[in-house]
Amino acid sequence: RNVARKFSSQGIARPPLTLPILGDSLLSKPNRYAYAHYFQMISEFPTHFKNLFERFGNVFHVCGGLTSLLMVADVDYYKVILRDTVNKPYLSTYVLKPAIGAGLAVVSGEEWRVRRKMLNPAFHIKLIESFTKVFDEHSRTLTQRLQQHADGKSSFDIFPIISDMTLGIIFETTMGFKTDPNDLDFRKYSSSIQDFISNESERMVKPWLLPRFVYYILRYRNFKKSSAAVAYGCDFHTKIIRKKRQELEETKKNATQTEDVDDKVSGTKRQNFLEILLTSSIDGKPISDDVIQDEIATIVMTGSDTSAHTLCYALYLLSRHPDIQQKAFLEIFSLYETDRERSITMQDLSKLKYLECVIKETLRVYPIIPFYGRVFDEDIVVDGKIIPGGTTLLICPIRSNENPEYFPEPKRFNPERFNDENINKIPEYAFAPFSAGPRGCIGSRFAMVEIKCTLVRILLEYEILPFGDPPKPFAYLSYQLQDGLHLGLKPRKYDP
Ligand code: HEM
Repeated sequence: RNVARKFSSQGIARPPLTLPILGDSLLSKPNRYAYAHYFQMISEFPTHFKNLFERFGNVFHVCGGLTSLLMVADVDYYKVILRDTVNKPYLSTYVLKPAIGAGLAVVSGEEWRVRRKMLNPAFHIKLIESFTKVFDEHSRTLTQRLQQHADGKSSFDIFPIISDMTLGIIFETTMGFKTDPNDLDFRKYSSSIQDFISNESERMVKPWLLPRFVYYILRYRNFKKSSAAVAYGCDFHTKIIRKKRQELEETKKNATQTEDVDDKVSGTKRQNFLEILLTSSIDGKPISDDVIQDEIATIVMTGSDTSAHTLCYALYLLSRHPDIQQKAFLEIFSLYETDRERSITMQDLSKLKYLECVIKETLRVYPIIPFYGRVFDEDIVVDGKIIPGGTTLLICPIRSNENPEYFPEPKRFNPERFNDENINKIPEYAFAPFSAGPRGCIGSRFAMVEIKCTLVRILLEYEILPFGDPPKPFAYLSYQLQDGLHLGLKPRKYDP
């Protein structure tokens, strides 16, 4: 109650009633019917979340249990928060820990700094450039797999096919592992990740399931499935790491020179993330297998689902806006004309400015990470208000991306707002789909190149048709699709 008073006395909005222990938790309840129907509840969650902002404004305070939460959708706050802290609140990292241990995405403070420094070379621009070939190969396989659905008449769920592709890309770029979507081990790995994500998502929206023993008692089957998924993933990564370490030791015996980061990423042999980590060191000591295992799991968890969802939302928006789809296609056509065999290069992709605006506008309309938290140890002052240390600050692109002051006519899908002429009208930090500041997404360039490359291949081959229901995103750790994404495809006709 004291904390709540501190906020209201400074004019920060708060709900009127605070219950003992539960605090303001009941605010997260969308409606009575929805409580009885879990899937209805999660699909309503984004709307409900936005309604709370409608009611209390762009900055408001809530609390529940021992958590004091400041919900924020204001750029003045974003600037201070994203610039000045790299610490994450405990709760937001809790469900990921069993899968990614002390991986980059969950640690804070000095531990985070050491890990980020270690991983930065694995996301070097030259390395990503060398991965363009991998993105291109996988997107070609994707367009071949799509052929059977491209009858121009019926709708189908494209999400599983895209998801196979993004996971395949992560496998090859992180571990040098070529995947076959029909391979049994790959299928098992892919479904174990989906099991983990869907089971843990339930815990995020039903916080009473967070303590492991409660989860164990009330959801024994899910608990077992999640634990089996984590064990399977760990075992899989450990085997690959050991094998690769042995191989590298063999090669090292014959090597005469050491390489620096530049050689690693631009040498004739392209290195993957795993090889980079295995040949790097922290304070002169080789990185342990446990640390590498955590980071590989982190990249798999953070780098596959995010890109797959963004691609699906982009395809949906293009299907519903044929004029924008045509403009994006014509830009691609101006580069490739009818030469669909030509390989995609980073230079080509950098010329596709309109396509880049389409992806950014997709991320504005569907922010894949709809909210994320930060925490300061000490009190901070923002906009003349004192925010007590320990408060969890929840940055909410799900709301700020729809603020008409930052994005006029926010309901309109308008890629032009990101073109060279208009981009400066967007306030700094208002558009941060990959977060910003020192703790921004380490894979943002990777994701942009991968998504662009895939859209080029799809648009060169197909027209995307507006069949099927609109997507039903629900907010968990990412803006997930509840029932996949249904659309239609038609082979693109080129005039002779
Ligand atoms: C459209 C695709 C993507 C979006 C929108 C996205 C967005 C984000 C955001 C908002 C964060 C900050 C989250 C937080 O602070 O809680 C983040 C962190 C992170 N992302 Fe991404 N991401 C994408 C793709 C990727 C890819 C492809 C990779 C790896 C290949 C990746 C790896 C990471 C990692 C490791 C972090 C944690 C960074 C740190 O804590 O220092 N992401 N991402």
